[in-house]
Amino acid sequence: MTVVTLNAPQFVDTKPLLTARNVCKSYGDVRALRDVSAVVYPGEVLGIVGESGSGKSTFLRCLNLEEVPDAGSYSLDLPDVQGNLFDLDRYARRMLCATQIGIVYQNPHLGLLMNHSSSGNVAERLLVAGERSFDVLRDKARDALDASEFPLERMDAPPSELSGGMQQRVQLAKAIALEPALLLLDEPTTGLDVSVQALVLDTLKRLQQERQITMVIVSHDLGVIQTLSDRVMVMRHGQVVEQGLVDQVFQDPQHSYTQQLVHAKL
Ligand SMILES: Nc1ncnc2c1ncn2[C@@H]1O[C@H](COP(=O)(O)OP(=O)(O)OP(=O)(O)O)[C@@H](O)[C@H]1O
Repeated sequence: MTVVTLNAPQFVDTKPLLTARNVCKSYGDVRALRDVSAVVYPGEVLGIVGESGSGKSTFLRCLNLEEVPDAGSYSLDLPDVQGNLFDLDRYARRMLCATQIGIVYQNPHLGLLMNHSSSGNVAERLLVAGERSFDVLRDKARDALDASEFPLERMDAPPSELSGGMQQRVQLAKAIALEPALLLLDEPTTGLDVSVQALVLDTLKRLQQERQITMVIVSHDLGVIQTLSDRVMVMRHGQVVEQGLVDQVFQDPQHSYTQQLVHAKL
């Protein structure tokens, strides 16, 4: 199959932070990922779009080391991080995820303990990474919640008592608390009211610009991808069918499937 690649990445002078090669994953007869490859440069935002079932979330779960693929390699260009990350043992995966990879899920139940305080949810991430001082835990949790534009007067409330937008902000605070090298976002605004969605997107964009966080964002919403991403990868049936600079792909899609997606949105 021919993959349409419209443009070389903007960040060609730098080494990629993330390199994934030929990632394959099947669930029984379902081939969720077929030789999916991606590179993401430091400070870059890669968007992944595609219809339901195209493999977007499976790929993100592989990048978060919570899913073990059947084949493929994955590396992060970070000090003291070597080799194929898919080969790491459970402990090494857990430590790498705790310190270098943050994730925000569409479903807050996957990312949060819904009946623990919001600040406790953020602190838990810091605890896993070895922080033990209560004052430091609380201060860092507060800072991360503040950076995520969470209303601090609610920081002791459990996520179960918060709105959907606030829950996503708690997930975001937890994800960025340790200033990870890579932030993964799986449909972070899907299901929120349009006005709340816009506010959460504003926060993500501001954080990305201020901190130059390298991100991979999955969404079926082309508007979300266009707002946040530098480059986009279009997936269908577990394969990448087109990739390139986001404006170029959306303004001049080359693959018939991307054309359908773009025209469906217009
Ligand atoms: N744990 C699992 N067990 C069995 N099949 C799975 C599992 N996870 C994903 N799949 C299947 O793999 C394929 C890809 O699913 P995936 O969730 O990655 O797609 P997606 O593009 O993220 O879809 P959506 O936008 O609906 O979330 C689908 O056919 C799905 O049913």
